[in-house]
This record gives sequence, structure tokens and C-alpha cells, in this order.
Amino acid sequence: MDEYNNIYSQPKTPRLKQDGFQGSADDQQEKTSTDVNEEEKQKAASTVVTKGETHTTPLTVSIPTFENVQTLPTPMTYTPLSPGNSATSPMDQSSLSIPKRRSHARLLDDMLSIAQPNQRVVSELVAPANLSPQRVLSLPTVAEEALINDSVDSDSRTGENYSPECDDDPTENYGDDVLQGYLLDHWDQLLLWRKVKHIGSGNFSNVLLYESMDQSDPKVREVAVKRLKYPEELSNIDQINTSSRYKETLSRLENSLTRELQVLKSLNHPCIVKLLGINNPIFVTSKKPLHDLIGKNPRILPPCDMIMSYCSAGDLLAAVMARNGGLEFWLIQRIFAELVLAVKYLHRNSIIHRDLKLENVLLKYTFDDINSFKNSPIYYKQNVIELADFGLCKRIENNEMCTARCGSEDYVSPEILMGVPYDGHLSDTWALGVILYSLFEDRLPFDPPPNASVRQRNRATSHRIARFDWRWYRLSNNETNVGKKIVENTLTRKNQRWSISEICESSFVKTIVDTLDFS
Ligand SMILES: Nc1ncnc2c1ncn2[C@@H]1O[C@H](COP(=O)(O)OP(=O)(O)OP(=O)(O)O)[C@@H](O)[C@H]1O
Repeated sequence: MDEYNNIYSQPKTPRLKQDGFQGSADDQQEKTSTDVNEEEKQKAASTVVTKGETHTTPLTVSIPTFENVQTLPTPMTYTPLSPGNSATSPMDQSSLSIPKRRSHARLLDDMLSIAQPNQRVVSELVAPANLSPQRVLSLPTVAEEALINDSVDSDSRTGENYSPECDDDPTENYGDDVLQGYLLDHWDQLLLWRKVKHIGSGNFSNVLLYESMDQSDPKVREVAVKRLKYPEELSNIDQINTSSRYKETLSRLENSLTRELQVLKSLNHPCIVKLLGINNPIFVTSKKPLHDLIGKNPRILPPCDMIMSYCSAGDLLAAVMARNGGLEFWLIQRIFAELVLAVKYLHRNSIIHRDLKLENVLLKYTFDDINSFKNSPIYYKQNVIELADFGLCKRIENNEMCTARCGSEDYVSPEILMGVPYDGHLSDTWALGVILYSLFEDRLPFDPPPNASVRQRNRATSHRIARFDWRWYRLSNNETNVGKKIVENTLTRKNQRWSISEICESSFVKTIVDTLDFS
């Protein structure tokens, strides 16, 4: 407590004038990088408030809104009951405060910087009994590709009613609990899996555990099946196919789906989730699978089941929450080093992830299991995490800058918030800084500070991000933790921010990577 009081008695960080929110995203995107630098200079020179004294410059900073980010109208429910998490377990909310956002609308409010009392709930580790649990939202994909213009006519039904027979499909109808699918590039052999349980939900998918009915290969015996969730407006039978909104939504969904599948198909790294197979080969062989399938049978929204490697200990956020935080240094170091290896592999292959966050880091083993083989040779042979969720990833050509304003609220970099073209590599390393900070401090860096005043609490996350307004609490007096350097060099301005190679060369990561057999 003293520590915090101490902190608040210090001069406050520079405050930006908050009256510049009219600028549209389009306006902002037309700005050049020179404009951005200029803005950053202005920011540095802007209003500074100290105790009892205010120095105001006439400068204003315009933080654009997310009003015209194109969003998929997906349902916003979250079930954090993935393995390793128990919504019913008693937890001390005071010591761990990684919040979850409540709804899509709330997210946009945050991004629009319209602060409202009680808008953000710090420490929703245990979902209140009267609320359905929800998860941090990814800002949905912005279509950077052209829309599909071809018309899709007639009416449609959701994939739930999909019956393979009406599609000249060679599959048999085994009932809802049996999945028929193919391993990648083995399109001649139809395989069967039986549903075991639901393991997670995202904004765009439900994820289920299936076990093989006819395969003994351990790689495909247990698989995570990521089932595409169609936005509600695509299944509204009255305005199907002909409306431009329908076509636009379908097109955006298709872009995101094919991007994820094409990238996943091309990846091969131990610390990245594997796409093992698919229920229908057309999803990986066609550039417009939804368009093709719906064109063939307009009455059906075709089910898409991605058959993925299964990480039995669930996602990192759920696992940290179930433990009530307090991960040991060596464990954080190991997990983070593997994550860095995964991102380094992506960047080397000209892919940016754009949605790096605790929920997208999957654990192959529980923390207890990892601890139990910590002193055995397997610890160095076996990866413990897999990076998942490539729905927002992008293949970059010749260091091109990105324009799509996407990501998850707490993890987006200031330049994405500003709505200017950004270097996706550096936005990824910013998100890595957020992840590492969260693991060290058991709180997100841009949440209201502990013991925040009502005013501070009402300030939107985006304001704190735009001002680089974060600080150490738990580690404030810890001079020996070499990982701090990574956070300090990633949660910083883009021209000073470390690349993935620099993070990899830091002693915090390198000392681990050098011991791993799979790095
Ligand atoms: N391979 C897997 N093994 C185990 N659990 C998984 C796997 N893939 C996903 N999950 C669980 O399902 C959740 C949702 O998965 P994922 O993030 O891929 O879905 P999404 O719809 O793309 O999510 P988002 O809303 O973040 O875009 C994860 O947070 C995780 O808990």
C-alpha cells in the first residue's frame, strides 16, 4: 500500500488533451509516417500536470475512433472453462487483476475513449454469478482484401442443418457427435473422430475436443476442432444472399478464414499450433471456399471444422487465473522464450500475428506437470506452449506497412490506435511486452493503476496506451530481473522498440533458448 501511495505522490505522467476524437479512421489512415512522428513530438510536448500546477501547451492530440472499423457481427460470449480454468474456483481477486471485457459495445466505447463510470471491471477473474462469462475481444478483422462481388442468390440455412448427402459428398451421416474429416494432403482417406467435450470459445469459433475412432497415430488421436461460428446476420433467412451487407459479411468472414487456413497450412514450428486436417478439403484448396460451397448449395452455410493439435492444459490466461497468478520466474522465462521463438519464426517467414495475447498462448502441460519434469532431459526436448489463433495474421511483402486496425484492446500498440500505417512486426513485439508485463505483475499494463481514483479508473485504456502510461508495481524495486528490460524496450515508441531478434538476443530469452533442443 505504501508503495502505491509513494507512486501517486510523484508527479503525474503527462496528460494529453482529450478533445480530439472526431477524426475518422479514414482521415487518420491517410496520414503519412511524417505526420505520425510529428504527432509523437507533439505528444511529448503536450500538457503536463503536476501537483497543484498545470502547464498547458496549445497542442492537441487526435486519437481516432474505431467507428468505421469493419466488424464481423459475431456473438460476444466467452466461456473461460477451457482446461486449467475453473470459473467456480475461489480466487483472491485482490492479488491478480487481469480483466476481461464485458461486451463488444463496451470494447468500442473503450476504443472511442468515451469513459463511463464503472465501464471497466478490474479483476473479473471469477465471473459474477449473474453474468455470462465473456472473454477479451479481438477487434474483428478489417477487410484488407477486395470483397467478393459475385452474387450468391436464394436463401440459406445455418451449418447446423448441414447434411453431406445433399452436397454430393462421399461422407455418411454418423450423427452430431462424429466428425468426418481428412488429414492435410491425404484427401483420399476419410477419418472419423468422436466428440469428447467443449474446450473453449472465441468470437469466431467454438473449440471442441475430439478423439479418433479409427487412428492410433498419437498426433491425431486427440484433436482440438475449431468450428467456425457464423455471424447471426448470415443465417437470417429473410435477407440472405442478395443484400450487400450479407455479401460484405460473408466476404470478410471468408477472407479471415482463408487467411488463417493458408497461413496455418504453411507453418511448421513446435511452438505453433498445427493444422492437422479439415472436414472438407475445399476449405484449403479453394481461395473462396464459402462462396464456392454456398454457390453450390445456397440453402446451407457450410460447416467448417479445422482439425488442430490439442493443447490439453488450455490457454495461458485461464491457467494463470486458475493459479491466481504468481508464476515463478523460471516458468515465465520458459514460456516467454518459447513464445519468442514462435514469433521469430513467423517474422522470419514474413508473417505477422496481430493478435498475440495470453488467451492465444496454449499450454501443452499444466504448470504442475512442467514443474515435475523440470529436472529431466525431456524439459529441454519438449515444447510446453503452442501459439494459436491466426485469424488476424497477415503475410507481409517487402516490409509493407499494415493499415487494418485490429487486435485485442489491451494489446494494441499506440500506432494501431492512432490509425496510421504501422509495422506489424513492431506491433507484435509491443504485444509481447504486454504479455511479459502481465505475467510478471499479474495485471495488464494499461489497466487503471491499483488503488486508482475514480477519475483514473474512468479513463479509457486507449488513453493510457497512447501515453505509454504504464509502470512497475510488484517489480518496482527489483533490479535483478533481466526480463524487465524486454518490457521496457517493447512498451515504448516504435522507433525505439525492440524487434523480435533483439528480444531473442536478450539474456532473459537467450539463456533459455540456448538450452532447448528444438529451438
Ligand atoms: N488447439 C487447442 N487446444 C486447446 N484449446 C484450444 C485450442 N485452440 C483453441 N483453444 C481454446 O479455445 C479458445 C478460443 O480459440 P481461438 O482463440 O483459436 O478462437 P477465436 O474464435 O479465433 O478467438 P478470438 O475471439 O480470440 O479471435 C482459446 O482461447 C483456447 O482456450
